[in-house]
Amino acid sequence: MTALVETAPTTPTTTAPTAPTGGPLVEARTQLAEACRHLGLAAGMYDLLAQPRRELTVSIPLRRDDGSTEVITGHRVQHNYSRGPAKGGVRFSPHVDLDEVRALAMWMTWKCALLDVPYGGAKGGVVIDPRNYSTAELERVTRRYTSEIAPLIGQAQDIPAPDIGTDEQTMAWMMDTYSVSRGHTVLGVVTGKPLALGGSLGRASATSRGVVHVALAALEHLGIEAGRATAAVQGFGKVGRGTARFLAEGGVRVLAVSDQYGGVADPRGLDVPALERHVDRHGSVVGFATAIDNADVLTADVDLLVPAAVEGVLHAGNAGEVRARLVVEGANGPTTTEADRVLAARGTLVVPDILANAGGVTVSYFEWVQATQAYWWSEDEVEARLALRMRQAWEGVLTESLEHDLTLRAAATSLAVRRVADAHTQRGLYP
Ligand SMILES: NC(=O)C1=CN([C@@H]2O[C@H](COP(=O)(O)OP(=O)(O)OC[C@H]3O[C@@H](n4cnc5c(N)ncnc54)[C@H](OP(=O)(O)O)[C@@H]3O)[C@@H](O)[C@H]2O)C=CC1
Ligand SMILES: O=C(O)CCC(=O)C(=O)O
Repeated sequence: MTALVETAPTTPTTTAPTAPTGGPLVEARTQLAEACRHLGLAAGMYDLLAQPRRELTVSIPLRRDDGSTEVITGHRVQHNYSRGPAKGGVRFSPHVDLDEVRALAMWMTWKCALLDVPYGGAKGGVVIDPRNYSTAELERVTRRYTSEIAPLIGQAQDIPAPDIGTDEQTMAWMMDTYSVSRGHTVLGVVTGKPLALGGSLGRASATSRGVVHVALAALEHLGIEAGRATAAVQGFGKVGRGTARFLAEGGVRVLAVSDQYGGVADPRGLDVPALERHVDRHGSVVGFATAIDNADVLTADVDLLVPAAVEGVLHAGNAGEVRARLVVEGANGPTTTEADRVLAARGTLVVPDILANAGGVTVSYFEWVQATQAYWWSEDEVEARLALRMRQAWEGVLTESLEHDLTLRAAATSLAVRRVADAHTQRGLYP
């Protein structure tokens, strides 16, 4: 069964909510409501932006290697496309649910607007734990998911990319499946592809590089010298691993890291290249250094904390124990609204996801530009343009925050929401 749902606002939300809690979508709407209040936008604009414009839920029949059949659920949500094609990753995780995908799609809209890349926001999710499936099974799931969401995606409509549990191989299968259905190769339909299939130099490391550009700028703002700074990183996947590597290369001592299996710590600083070799051999950070609880990584005695795993890990129950002076959100939505308040009251600077992890979509945009023009840039060019965009975005958000006495999250969200609301107004779609 495939249900195509055009969601012009269906929930009767006539005014911005005040202080709801509970789950990423509620968090995302709370942030939007605060931005709308700050910007003095009408309730109608909140209602428009609080809902996805379009969403599709699909059933994916999978023939398993043992001959049995399983039916897997997938989603693709387009939150907004007022500024250009919808854009955002596809997540393969057993924890995917539709409200989470809706929140992630909304954050993509703000992220693209904040970095001024000409996209709206989207996200996809498939309810599957990739670790329990063979490569051949994952290929079948990816191809069928792509066929099912094909009515929504396209290089001018909606451009997927990797997220949790997916990678450049997933993108290669998506690109191939979509291209076969169109009868010709469409390089611009996904980003985060392998280099041999129109990927961009620098995309694989772009999110982590961007996190570290912003982290170093924020440390400087706080008067903390990188060479004297310490850090902890939660998550050692595509984002966390590169973040640890680039922080160490920037002189920051990484004292603790974790993945789903647990954490490791070394008060002298972890040897990150050796840790990476350990993970390549053993599939986890566990066993590399002294074991610590995953939860303790978040409250480690460091200057900088980078949550780079999943949503909601900093919450009312642990925010008061965070010792870092600076939190830079590598993950999307790692800090709940309540935790945000606690951290702000304690003077902890939080650099929000839509700024901190925007390096990924920025280089995805560069990849799409290159792929659609079939003209490739050097790695130096990609890195220089990424560094410039991240620096400019950081400075813009910091200035907005200082001028209006807003948290960095409120400042970033307000800047982004204003751009999207302006696009709607100027296109005449609203009021
Ligand atoms: N990839 C990208 O370009 C971008 C990703 N993001 C966001 O960054 C975050 C991470 O994504 P990405 O690195 O791509 O995903 P990956 O699947 O590559 O890595 C996720 C990592 O998080 C770890 N993890 C999962 N749950 C926990 C937990 N409860 N505690 C500690 N570690 C955990 C995983 O552990 P294990 O290794 O054991 O599985 C893995 O190391 C997500 O929020 C994503 O939306 C944001 C912007 C761009
Ligand atoms: O690269 C992209 O298009 C999107 C990456 C992503 O999913 C994200 O920034 O959360």
